[in-house]
Amino acid sequence: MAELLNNPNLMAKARSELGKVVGKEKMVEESDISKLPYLQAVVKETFRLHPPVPFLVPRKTEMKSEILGYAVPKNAHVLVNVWAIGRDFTIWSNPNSFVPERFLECEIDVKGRDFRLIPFGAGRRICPGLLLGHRMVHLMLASLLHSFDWKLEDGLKPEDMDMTEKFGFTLRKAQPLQAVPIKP
Ligand code: HEM
Repeated sequence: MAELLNNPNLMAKARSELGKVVGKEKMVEESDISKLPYLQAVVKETFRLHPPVPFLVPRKTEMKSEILGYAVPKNAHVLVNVWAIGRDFTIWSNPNSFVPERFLECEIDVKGRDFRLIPFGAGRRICPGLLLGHRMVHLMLASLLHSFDWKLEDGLKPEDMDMTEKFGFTLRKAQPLQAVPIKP
């Protein structure tokens, strides 16, 4: 929501897709999500720039090993910096900009198959709530966008928004978003 309020033209694109696919007569349903490629691209782009669990869950190695020439000792505490992977300029063009279009016509998904985008982790310890979380994020965002138009609190311009992040086990906005719904 913060990125869309920060980029009103992208908010308009996502709302226009919802208007065309779902229409005005009914609420968004789970079965609509597969028909909303732009909404899906917005969610992927959000997971890339703002992964909710930025270092995944800390792990400890059981044996010493070598990965890509780096020695990893036994009992090492391992963190995977997915936040940095999402902003790596050798992987992504214009990495610090919010551009959902990069995921249209693109095979990269978030299900642990492509290490460029692993907001739910990967492998044996991948998030067991992936399917539920993934579905709910789409459904919640789609419902908010479909039911209301949104604006910033009085007088605040998109370019003046504070988009700073606060790191912890989970990643949050340092300043909570204040968004005002407008009934269309
Ligand atoms: C957008 C929503 C969610 C995100 C981004 C997310 C992300 C993650 C990540 C990154 C991990 C660590 C994976 C790794 O280290 O490789 C994880 C683990 C886990 N998640 Fe989620 N999660 C989400 C929703 C959920 C939900 C809805 C549930 C439960 C209903 C859940 C339950 C768990 C559990 C139990 C683990 C620990 C798995 C283990 O260590 O074996 N998550 N999640």
